[in-house]
Amino acid sequence: MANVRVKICGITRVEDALAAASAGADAIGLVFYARSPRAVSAAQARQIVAALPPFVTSVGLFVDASPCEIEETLDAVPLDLLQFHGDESPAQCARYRRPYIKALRMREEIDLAAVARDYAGARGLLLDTYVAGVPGGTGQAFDWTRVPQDLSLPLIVAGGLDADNVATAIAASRPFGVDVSGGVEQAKGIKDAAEIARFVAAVRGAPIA
Ligand SMILES: O=C(O)c1ccccc1N[C@@H]1O[C@H](COP(=O)(O)O)[C@@H](O)[C@H]1O
Repeated sequence: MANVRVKICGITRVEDALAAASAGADAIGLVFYARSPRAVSAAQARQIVAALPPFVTSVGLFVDASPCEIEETLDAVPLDLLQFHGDESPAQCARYRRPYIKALRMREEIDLAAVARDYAGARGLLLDTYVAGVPGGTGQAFDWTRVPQDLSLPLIVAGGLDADNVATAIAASRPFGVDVSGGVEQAKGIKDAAEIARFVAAVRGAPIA
């Protein structure tokens, strides 16, 4: 199995993006959702993306944003990948003709095989914890043994990960990638470089079955 990919989400400062890149993260996430404490403006995001070294993917996260809002952001910020973290339909995700991943919240009754068929145009599915009324970034984990091993799309595990539990999460779920936000922060939207480094090291050192 290849290295588990790492995304550090909720970056609001250039220095945190550089800390993620130096630690060996594969991607950084920029939250374009005004209600998040990690929300960035297009100008802020543009500055962060411009500072990234090559081979670090910039991911723009949207939660049920309007097409107009998304188009405006895409015009202003050279994002590599879109992350739809709300109730966007497959058609809504596809309309921007950009590579995208679809985030799903792990409700008890979710049928991931059916969802993977519906979102066949996605580059992957991001699995996050279900907390009623909160779209994501909750800091809470779900039961990682629920992650299926037989889906055609790459799966990214998120929700409540940190340097101390990510190896266990990987061993239990064998994902394509992991995504973290709150677990590497000193305050909401302010990352901790040492925690980012510890997180990436824990992923890279995690035993993979
Ligand atoms: O980070 C946010 O504020 C956020 C807001 C709305 C939707 C998604 C959000 N973040 C995503 O949630 C996961 C899990 O976050 P955490 O590690 O539990 O804090 C994060 O990786 C983002 O992709």
